[in-house]
Order: sequence, then structure tokens, then C-alpha cells
Amino acid sequence: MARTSLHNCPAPAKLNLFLHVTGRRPDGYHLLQSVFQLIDRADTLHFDLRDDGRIVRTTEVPGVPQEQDLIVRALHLLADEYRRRHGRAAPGMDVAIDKILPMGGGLGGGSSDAATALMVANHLWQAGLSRDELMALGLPLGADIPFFVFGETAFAEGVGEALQSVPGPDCWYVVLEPGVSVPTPAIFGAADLTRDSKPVTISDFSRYQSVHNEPVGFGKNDLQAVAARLFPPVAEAVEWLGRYGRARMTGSGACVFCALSSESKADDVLAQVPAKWKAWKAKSLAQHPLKSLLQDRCVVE
Ligand SMILES: C[C@](O)(CO)[C@H](O)COP(=O)(O)OP(=O)(O)OC[C@H]1O[C@@H](n2ccc(N)nc2=O)[C@H](O)[C@@H]1O
Ligand SMILES: Nc1ncnc2c1ncn2[C@@H]1O[C@H](COP(=O)(O)OP(=O)(O)OP(=O)(O)O)[C@@H](O)[C@H]1O
Repeated sequence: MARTSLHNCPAPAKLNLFLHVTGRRPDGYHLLQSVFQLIDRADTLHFDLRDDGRIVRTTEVPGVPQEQDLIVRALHLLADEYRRRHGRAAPGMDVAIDKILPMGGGLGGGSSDAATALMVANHLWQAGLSRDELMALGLPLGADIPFFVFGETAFAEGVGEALQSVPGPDCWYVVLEPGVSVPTPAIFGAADLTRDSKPVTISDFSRYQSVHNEPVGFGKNDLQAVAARLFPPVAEAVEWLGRYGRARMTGSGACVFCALSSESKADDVLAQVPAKWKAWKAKSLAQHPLKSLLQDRCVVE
């Protein structure tokens, strides 16, 4: 019997260990270089097949209406592709979400939710898309979706869709949520954003890691100066966390992180965090927890 539901599916967050803006495309999108790191802090999604072809989010997400939700939009795209391939409508899906990742946090939460939905629905519907096909399907919805489907530490180029696997650090992170939601377009649109970082290579990053073994040492985040200027709590969080190691913003902000070599060191930092900030620890993840779904995507259970 084919499965009809999958519950407790993680949608893990990402950190950008560095993020360089190297140019801008004619359509306004920016050319980036970054290393994406998965961490074990995650939203949790629950999927139940429907038999009427509808795609329904069964839980409220404050500020995100059903029809704008990246999960729902991603599943509609997959349902369209299903119809093209199989000549009939996809079965439909109920999706419930326990959301803990902050929106506008630079942790890629919305993109990760959508990637998890694509991987699980591809499996439950037996739609038959490959990893590369799912990555391409998700890209128009969000530049980070291909990374989450790719599912391992990655050196990213282009707008974030050209991905190569790279050995990542094995460490703990402390992440501070400065309590502001940063809109990505405002950061990329800022006049003072530097867009001419010198291109680096994947070997530059790997060589740096093997010599220094410092996850947050290589390069910088070019979006950080703009975000810190527009959102002073980001600057304050970077300064505070910088007492405990190199502190850096992830993505277009607002969250700020630093790396620690052990869980107990992460706990020591957390014990000092001022009450006004939410903060947590997370472990680096070498692989997406749902990666095996893509390897046995056509298996009938
Ligand atoms: C900066 C990163 O966080 C790095 O992980 C992501 O690339 C941002 O991804 P995201 O939040 O999913 O953003 P998207 O929804 O794809 O894009 C939002 C807006 O940001 C700008 N944008 C985004 C990505 C990119 N490479 N260049 C851009 O200029 C565009 O104005 C775009 O309309
Ligand atoms: N399921 C979802 N979860 C979160 N945000 C969603 C979702 N669906 C749509 N969105 C929209 O996407 C926006 C970006 O959310 P997301 O959590 O990906 O931000 P982010 O962490 O800043 O991402 P990035 O690192 O890609 O900049 C939100 O402000 C929200 O309007």
C-alpha cells in the first residue's frame, strides 16, 4: 500500500557562512557567492493526502495568507507538473505547519518549508521528479529553494541556484534573533550596497577551512552593512555576539550567528544573552534529514 501521510517532516534553517555580491543581472537580481550551511533548527510540517485534488494549509501562519504561502504555491507548481506528466490531476494535500523559524530572519524558513513540501509531495504523489527537476521547479518561487532541495553544505553561485557540494564545518552555532523582520528586496535595492566583491573559488573557501578551521572567518556578508544601517538592532546583535567569536549576519538578515566548537561553549554564550533577544543553539547538519526521500522517490510502500 502506498503511504497516505508523512508527519513530523523537518524544514531546517540555513546559515550563509559568507555572502558576497559580485554583480547584478539585467533583470535586477544580484549575482552572489555564498556557502550555505544547514542547521538542525527547523519548522515541522505534516502532510496528509487528499482525494479531491485540493491543496490546503490547515494551520494559520500569521501574516501569510494561504494563497501566498510558499508551501501552497510550490505544491500548485508540482501539481501542474504532475498533470503534464501523468495526464491526470494530482491527488491533493493537507499541510499543517509548526513554525518556529522567524520570517525575514535570513534563515530561509519560507524557502525551506517549500522545499520540504516539494520533496514530500513528490514522494507521496509518486510524481517522479528528480532532485534537479525539483530544484528547477522551486527556483522561481525563491532563490534559496534549490539549495534546500540540494540538501547538503553548498558553495553557491548565480542567484544561489548554481550549487556545488563542499565539506562544511562540524560545529555548534549560537543564533540571535534581533527582533526585527528584514525585507530582502530593501537590502538588495539599497543605493549603498557594494556589488563588486572580487570572485572567490570553492578551493579558496576549502583551503581557508583546512588551515584555520574557523567556520565564520572566510570572507564577509556584503548585505550586513546595509541591514545594520537600516535596522540598528542588527548592528547591536553583531556587536554583542562578537564578544564570543566572529559574529556575522545570515542572508539579508536579521539573524546573527557565531560558531562554537562544543555544545557546552554554546550553552555558556546562551546563558549571557540579554533578555530582550531570543537566542538558541543549533548544530551544523551535513545533510538534509529528508534527503533519502529523493533517492527512493518511486518506491511504493
Ligand atoms: C540573500 C539570500 O538570503 C541568500 O540566501 C537569498 O538569496 C534571498 O532569498 P529570498 O528571501 O528567497 O529572496 P527571493 O524571494 O528570491 O527574492 C526577493 C527579492 O530580493 C532580491 N534578490 C534576491 C536574490 C538575489 N540573488 N538577488 C536579488 O536581487 C530581488 O529584488 C527579489 O525580488
Ligand atoms: N511558509 C512560509 N513561511 C515563512 N514565510 C513565508 C512562507 N510563505 C511565504 N512567506 C513569505 O516569505 C517571506 C520570507 O520568508 P523567509 O522565512 O524565507 O525569510 P528569510 O528567512 O528572510 O529568507 P532569506 O534567508 O531567504 O532571506 C516572509 O516574509 C513571508 O511573507
